[in-house]
Amino acid sequence: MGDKVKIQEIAAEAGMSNSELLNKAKELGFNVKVAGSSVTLDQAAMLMDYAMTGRWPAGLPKPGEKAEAPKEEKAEAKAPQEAKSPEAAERVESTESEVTPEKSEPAKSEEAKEAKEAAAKEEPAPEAPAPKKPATVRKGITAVAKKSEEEQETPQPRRAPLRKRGITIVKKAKPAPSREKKISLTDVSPSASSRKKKKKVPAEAKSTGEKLEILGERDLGGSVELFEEQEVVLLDFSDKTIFEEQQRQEERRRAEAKRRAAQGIGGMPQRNFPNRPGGRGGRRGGKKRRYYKQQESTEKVSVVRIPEDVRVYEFAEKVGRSVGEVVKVLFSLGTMVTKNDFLDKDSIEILAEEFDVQVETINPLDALDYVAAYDAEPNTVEEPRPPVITVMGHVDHGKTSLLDYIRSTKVAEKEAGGITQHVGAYQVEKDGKKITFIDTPGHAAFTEMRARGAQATDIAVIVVAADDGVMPQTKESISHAQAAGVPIIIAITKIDKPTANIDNVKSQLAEAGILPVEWGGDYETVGVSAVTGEGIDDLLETILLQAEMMELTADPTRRAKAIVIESSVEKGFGPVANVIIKNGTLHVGDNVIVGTTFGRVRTLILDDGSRAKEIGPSTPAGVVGLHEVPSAGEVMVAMENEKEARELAEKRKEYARAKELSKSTKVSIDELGALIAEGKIKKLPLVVKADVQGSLEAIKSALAELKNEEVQVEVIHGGVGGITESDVLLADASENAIILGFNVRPTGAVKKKAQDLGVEIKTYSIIYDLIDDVKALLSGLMSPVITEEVTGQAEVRETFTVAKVGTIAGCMVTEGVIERNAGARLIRNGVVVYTSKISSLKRFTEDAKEVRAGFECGIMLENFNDIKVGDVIETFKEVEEQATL
Ligand SMILES: Nc1nc2c(ncn2[C@@H]2O[C@H](COP(=O)(O)OP(=O)(O)OP(=O)(O)O)[C@@H](O)[C@H]2O)c(=O)[nH]1
Repeated sequence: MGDKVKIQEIAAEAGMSNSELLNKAKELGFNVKVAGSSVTLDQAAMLMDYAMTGRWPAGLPKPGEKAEAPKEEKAEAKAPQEAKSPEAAERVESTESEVTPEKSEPAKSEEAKEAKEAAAKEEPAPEAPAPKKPATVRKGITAVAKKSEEEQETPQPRRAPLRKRGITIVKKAKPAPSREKKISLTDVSPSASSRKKKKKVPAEAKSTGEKLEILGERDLGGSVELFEEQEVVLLDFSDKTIFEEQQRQEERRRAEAKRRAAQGIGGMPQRNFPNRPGGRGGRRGGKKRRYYKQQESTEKVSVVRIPEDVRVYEFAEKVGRSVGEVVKVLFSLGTMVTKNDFLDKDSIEILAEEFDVQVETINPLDALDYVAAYDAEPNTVEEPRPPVITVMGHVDHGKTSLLDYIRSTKVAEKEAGGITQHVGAYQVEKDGKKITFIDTPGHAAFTEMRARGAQATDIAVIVVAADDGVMPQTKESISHAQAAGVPIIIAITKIDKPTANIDNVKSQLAEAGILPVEWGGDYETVGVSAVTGEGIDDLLETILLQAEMMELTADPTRRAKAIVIESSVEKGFGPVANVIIKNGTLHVGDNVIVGTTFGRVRTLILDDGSRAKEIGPSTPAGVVGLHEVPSAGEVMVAMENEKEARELAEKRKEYARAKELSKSTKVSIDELGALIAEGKIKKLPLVVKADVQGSLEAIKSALAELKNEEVQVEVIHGGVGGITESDVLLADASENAIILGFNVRPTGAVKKKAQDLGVEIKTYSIIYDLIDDVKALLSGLMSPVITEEVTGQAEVRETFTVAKVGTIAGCMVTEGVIERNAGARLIRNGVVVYTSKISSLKRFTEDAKEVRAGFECGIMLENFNDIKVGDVIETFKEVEEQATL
């Protein structure tokens, strides 16, 4: 179907005469008569191989002989060639780990498949790796298969694991009109093959030796890196940080390009220029070429797989465009980007359309997603675990009282004397069964945290005060729980109050879509009092019942996975993450990763202040031993060893940092306009320090809302922990920055430093005081509101025109005072005709400073002479008023 190559083309490629090649073709039994006769791509590949090596193509039955695996010695015979150049050596190494059977599949002819199958029969499930081109593929496979047989090689991994390790580009070069089945060697990024390292890929490494054998079968000269399907694997996260790796890739690409240019292979390395035919533009010089089918060659587009977070220059490189072109397209659409900026999804889509390439985005963080990796491993046992509860509800509806009551009953039962440690959650026991309660901060500014709380939560208890009913935050809490797919139990609180009206609460709940069970709905409601303790046992029982229905289980035998509910820096401990174990068991000594930080568990503090050696599912604890303070909502996972945890955390951190940096440089044109006019834009730079992550987030989100068009709050740094000298230095470096501390205070030395540098530090213990102060500060920064106050009025009785001076109006002051230089409006028939100011005010012939009501005067208006008798001159002054938010 058009996949034909003429004998003469192959001859030229092989550096042979047409007749020589024709004979070879005939020897192989191909139906060819003249140099213009065509053969299929598979045949071409075989022919080329045969012509160059004299070896009978594997899989092609010799006359009177069955398809057989090639001889072992072939591998050796070719071996020296592999070492031709360091690049080649590198490619060998790299290809070992990335060649997969799938890649070779499309290029195989029927015979090749048969050969493979024949070889495969010798070993069960031999997902034998294969190189890129049919001729060698066949040999490679058989060689591997033979070896496998001897060494009981385990099945080779398929391509899937490779994906995890980086980015894959499938380039489908635009076909040339007549050569659409051929791809120039140089269409494939030459550095591609060298981008992979076999290191750290144990599953694949197993096959190393065998794969070398395959390569031993191949002529590496100029064609080794040509992948079947032109697969190029980039960015190996398992080895280095993506950024370093990208740099290296770029260097390799350049080096390879140079080498190729020097060798005259295939001309300049083309990247995937969509409009350029992937033809055989290069010289052949006797170099052996490989013919193969490109599986989806009918597709005219290029499919480029790129990370979701791709930078402009990376994108440009991957689609074969210049950075300038990419920037230009985006600029024309109103987005200013620099070369290092990350592109968002929309931009990628637009660019792909513009450049006529198909782009598939993949998330590079997938490779760093330790949580997904953990979740991918199945539990081996499932044991029941206690439910984790979050109490939510409207302000003052009794969340804290309820939690305190439950906690205090438990403490009493334990007859504990020690100080209860705040670990963000606590466990109680009811009828021998445990329940974990998360201490949610009960304030509106913590809405965000509540939403997160629901994620760590199995069941949400939503409190509604019996004397107040369903309020806005009640509904908000319901939405959070529902959004998180968490079952809801309603605790109707304060039932001891005389004003309590439980039925009223229930009907309001029903209106809000929460129909109580006793009314035929799905929601359990329990009346409770944190004063008398009434209903509390009922509530706990209801929780346990709900939990039972949910069949909550975990595998305590696994490595731990925990959710950070809050974190802080504690004296004597350093960073402490308060977590609840979701699965597995966390032990002292475990190496953990959490977000972008890591550490070794030094101490596990339980909710009663005692220490534990290990904690199981649903247990809350303070984890000591992390290097930094993680954010609430992040997931902690125990890793195999310290190295693994550290490397992963570092990569994630680097990635997050680079992304953050990039974001900050992105400006849209609209914003740019604003920035240009910005001489006037006022910012209030703040350094915010708080005792716990939760408060910090709450403050930050409250501050983010405090802006209008004129003034912006800019938290230049927000952190958990005390106010330090570096905070002071940071504030000092930014104009007008101040430091706000929440439940933290500066030490003497820091205070002094701040005084010396003139940096203001304000500390608070109530969030709303802090917010109010910031509001006041912002108001101070806002432009004053200017209002006008009318100061006087005068009627024009006569007019005099004085040459070279202008018109003087003879007036009678009717109201207030007319002052010289005051702002003035000329009003005619009730309409303001002109607004300027009094340029001259005279009493008789004398200049006057002011003329009061009842007196006559001469008035001249600045730049205005068309004054008529009967006009009114009104004077005014501007009054500045401080604006408030
Ligand atoms: N009579 C009575 N008063 C209660 C009960 N529960 C709470 N209160 C009172 O209601 C008020 C608010 O209770 P909190 O527990 O602080 O309410 P909250 O929902 O935690 O409030 P925030 O933390 O501000 O959101 C306090 O004055 C409590 O004493 C109850 O069951 N009965």
